[in-house]
Amino acid sequence: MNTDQQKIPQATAKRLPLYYRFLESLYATGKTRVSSTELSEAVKVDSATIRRDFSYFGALGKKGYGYNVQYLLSFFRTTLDQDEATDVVLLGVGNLGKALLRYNFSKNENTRIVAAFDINKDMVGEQIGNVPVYHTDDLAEKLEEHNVSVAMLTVPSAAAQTTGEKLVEAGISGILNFTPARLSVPTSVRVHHIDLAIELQTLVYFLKNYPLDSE
Ligand SMILES: NC(=O)c1ccc[n+]([C@@H]2O[C@H](COP(=O)([O-])OP(=O)(O)OC[C@H]3O[C@@H](n4cnc5c(N)ncnc54)[C@H](O)[C@@H]3O)[C@@H](O)[C@H]2O)c1
Repeated sequence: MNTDQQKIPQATAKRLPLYYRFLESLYATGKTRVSSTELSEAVKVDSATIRRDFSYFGALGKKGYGYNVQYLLSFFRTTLDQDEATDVVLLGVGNLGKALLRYNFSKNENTRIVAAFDINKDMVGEQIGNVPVYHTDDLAEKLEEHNVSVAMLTVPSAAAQTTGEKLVEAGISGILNFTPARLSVPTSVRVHHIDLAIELQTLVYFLKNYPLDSE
């Protein structure tokens, strides 16, 4: 992320990839402008929030015109460092790990998993979705080779903490944690937690308590 990013609130920054993905597909269809209402319907963020978010980027939509898609895309590319490919690694090549390796951000050319690690000797030496699987013993060496600072964690929850510590020791500064375990890491390391059960519960809660109008 570039330094301008620091002025953008975290909640806004979190929505950037969402906007980026939608605008990119819009651009691919040849659309040059988009209104906040259109965007709002597509990314499911209310249009007032979108307008406020975009004002941080210096993108002030014109009434009756909307936003210039190309301008927004080039802004997001720089802000999200989309012009610079981000290499990540994955630890734990089981059910979920394999699925992520096969997916490998196929719709996003700027993020890719370059190496995977497991302790299962049967997995080591395999290629899943073109990604080589190494033994975790080779973690530090391979991370240095690939110059990677972000890791995805898909090991069993019992192994999450020790694996997290190994990653920190090897110099990782960001962990996307898919395990239910809460990681205890130094404050200099950012951990984002993806908990599908919580996401699902939240959805059910919203459906119950904030039903959407059916027009
Ligand atoms: N499968 C899902 O749909 C799903 C969904 C959400 C979250 N999760 C979570 O993701 C994690 C993985 O789930 P899964 O279903 O893929 O499990 P899995 O048992 O299929 O795979 C775990 C893999 O991690 C490897 N492993 C074990 N200890 C390790 C270590 N110390 N270092 C490196 N690799 C190690 C195992 O050899 C195995 O290949 C779990 O914590 C689970 O709770 C799974």
